[in-house]
Amino acid sequence: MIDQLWEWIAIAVGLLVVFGALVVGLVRGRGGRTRQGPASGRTGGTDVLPGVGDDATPPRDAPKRSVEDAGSVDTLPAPGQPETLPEVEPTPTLERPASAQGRLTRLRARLSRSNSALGKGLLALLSRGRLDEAAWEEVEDTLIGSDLGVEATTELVDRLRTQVAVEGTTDEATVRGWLREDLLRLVDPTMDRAVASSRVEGRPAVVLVVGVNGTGKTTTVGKLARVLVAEDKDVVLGAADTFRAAAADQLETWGARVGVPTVRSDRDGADPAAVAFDAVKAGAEMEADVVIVDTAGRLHNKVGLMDELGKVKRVIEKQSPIDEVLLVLDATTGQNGLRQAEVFAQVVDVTGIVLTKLDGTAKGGIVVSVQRKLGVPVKLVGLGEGPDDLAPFDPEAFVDALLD
Ligand SMILES: Nc1nc2c(ncn2[C@@H]2O[C@H](COP(=O)(O)OP(=O)(O)OP(=O)(O)O)[C@@H](O)[C@H]2O)c(=O)[nH]1
Repeated sequence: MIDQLWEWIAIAVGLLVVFGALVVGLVRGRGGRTRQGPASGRTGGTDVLPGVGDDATPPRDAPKRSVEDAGSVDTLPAPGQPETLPEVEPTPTLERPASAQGRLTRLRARLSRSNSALGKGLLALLSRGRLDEAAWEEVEDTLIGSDLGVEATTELVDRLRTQVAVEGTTDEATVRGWLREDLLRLVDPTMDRAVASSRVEGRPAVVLVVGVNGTGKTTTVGKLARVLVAEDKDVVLGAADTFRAAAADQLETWGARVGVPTVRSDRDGADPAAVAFDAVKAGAEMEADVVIVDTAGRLHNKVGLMDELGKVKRVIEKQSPIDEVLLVLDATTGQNGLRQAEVFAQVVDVTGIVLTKLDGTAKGGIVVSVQRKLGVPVKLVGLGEGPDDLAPFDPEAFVDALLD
């Protein structure tokens, strides 16, 4: 009898051990290929969206697995690699980003500090009294020096010459008024500068951010997330810059500060198109307002990298239309920046320009030349390295800053 009891106890213990092992196995098996960064209380987190990327169907034209693909997001961990991913500590307190409203006005001093040479120089020249040929040439040189471009400069100077001749005055206030009006016409206040950030037909808006290395793409994506969080949008970030080792960490940190989740791969050199695909998929599942996808910097004259960008675009489009392609340009690069813009526009349909580092250059005229070259508006401007130093572009505040 006692023997039988012991037998039953042994069987019960055995069953418990087997059951326990099964449960542990199941939990471990949930480790995703693409991992989602710290989630916000706003958009819900991994609890709301368990195992983002687990069941992500790889895009149909995703590369077949090969040795080169060993780091791609749809590849299982190599033997010896930990299956589970390190836990990311949730950020205890979320930052409250500064309101996007009127940011350019608030940051105006930064813009005018570096660009005052343009406004002040022009006003000094035009109010000088007798305006001879040499004076007009100086006006032209000042404008061209600000990267306004020859065509826009000629237009502006022709108008001003006519106004001065007709009115016969060089009174400073009058001349300032003309200059303001003419510059504003060139900047074109009628262009639609809204960034796609609201759900479209029951899905999140998708924003792709592109540009050459070091222009400020990752920083811009982080700052843009803050602008949108300040507007109460639910944002998801996609770290498809898998080329630069620290880029995904950098982006995840930006997002975590304001409670925005980041979809990323843990392996450098993973397939950026697959990460972008997973990010858009996660955004849809989380019912986010907008998914912003950061991409690796690429030289515009490197054909292979530009092809890769075309692939990122095509793979995203298998899942969702892309509503916005923001091209990030460094305002200090002048004509070279314009050449980059042209090449990018051939590969992806650029819908808006972000001009960064306008705080460090007297070349504010680039706003006009890049808009003319591409026929798309400058939508955002970077005016410093601080987290809230990205402003929606406001033509009036911009021109006023130039003439400060
Ligand atoms: N002064 C100033 N610096 C900026 C601005 N925007 C970005 N930066 C700085 O530019 C540098 C490059 O920024 P990143 O965001 O890393 O550039 P990236 O384009 O993502 O770089 P890659 O990933 O290498 O292509 C950083 O030091 C930023 O702080 C701006 O508006 N003003």
